[in-house]
Amino acid sequence: MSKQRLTIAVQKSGRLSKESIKLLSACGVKFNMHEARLMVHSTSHPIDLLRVRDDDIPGLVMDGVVDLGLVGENVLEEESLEREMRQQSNQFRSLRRLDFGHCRLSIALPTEQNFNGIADLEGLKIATTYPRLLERYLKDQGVNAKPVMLTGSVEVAPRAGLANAVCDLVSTGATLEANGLREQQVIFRSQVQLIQRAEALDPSKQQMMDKLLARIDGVQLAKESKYIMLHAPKDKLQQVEDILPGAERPTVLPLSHSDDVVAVHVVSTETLFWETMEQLKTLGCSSILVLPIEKMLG
Ligand SMILES: Nc1ncnc2c1ncn2[C@@H]1O[C@H](COP(=O)(O)OP(=O)(O)OP(=O)(O)O)[C@@H](O)[C@H]1O
Ligand SMILES: O=P(O)(O)OC[C@H]1O[C@H](OP(=O)(O)OP(=O)(O)O)[C@H](O)[C@@H]1O
Ligand SMILES: [Mg+2]
Repeated sequence: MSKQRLTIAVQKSGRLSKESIKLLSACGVKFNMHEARLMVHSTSHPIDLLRVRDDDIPGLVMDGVVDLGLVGENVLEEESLEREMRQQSNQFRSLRRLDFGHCRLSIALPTEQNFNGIADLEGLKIATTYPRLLERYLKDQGVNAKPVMLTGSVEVAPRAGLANAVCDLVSTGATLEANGLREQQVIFRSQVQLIQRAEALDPSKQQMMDKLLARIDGVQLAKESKYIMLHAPKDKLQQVEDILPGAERPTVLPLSHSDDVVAVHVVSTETLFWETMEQLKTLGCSSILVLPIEKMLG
């Protein structure tokens, strides 16, 4: 890979693709995307995207083939355990959890099957794409069960007679339900991580990296923050400040033709719930607006 350009591995097509590109775009990194291309050059920064299957991302980072990767912790931990077993390098730097791609890895059994606890898994065949994570869990629990490796359609394995249970990714639970399965035990919780190769980057890449990371932090912070504007009775200002969630000190501005009402503007890093808005209204506030923030820099 190029010595000058920062290389980032992202999922080519799947659950994480859109959000990964969206995050980079929000950081001002622009790409001319071509669906078929494996490598895409940024038109705005010395950054290249390597678009691959998500399973390949941890290995590419651990082998130092790419500088950065955006990948689910489920895939990351599985690859790390697999490499540990094979005594291959599994070093990387964990930079940020990115608050998307939330899912859990769970053991599920056919709905009609009784389940009273982990001990009931003894002797069963469990279909999964994550045999190492499953083995670790079973070992910790002291249960003897056999992982059956499947790279896809894990949820049909019990019906197809390939296994007695599954250990698969769950988000809404709709896939399990549609396949007559019931989630019984969560064994791992996951979201997307930004990871970096263990070996230090050369100075120009590191500079680019620092800038990108600061922008990612800005995007994340903006996502969690709201700009709140309202009109408040001057004599209730302290009470209004007290109930605004996680807010910095507000800006208070005069309103034309009004001595007893002021405009209050504040950035809040917490969600403003309807209940709080109703409380503000009870205090005599009006024109309460909650606006999203696109970017933030401290
Ligand atoms: N239902 C879900 N909700 C949210 N995140 C999910 C869900 N299912 C999977 N993920 C996350 O998204 C990642 C990619 O899921 P996807 O189904 O696109 O993978 P895949 O089929 O293995 O794709 P690839 O072809 O890249 O190997 C998973 O490893 C996990 O981290
Ligand atoms: O609990 P749910 O909301 O139903 O989500 C779970 C499903 O999502 C993922 O598959 P995906 O839909 O990404 O397709 P894939 O199986 O082809 O990878 C995962 O492998 C489950 O099958
Ligand atoms: Mg995959």
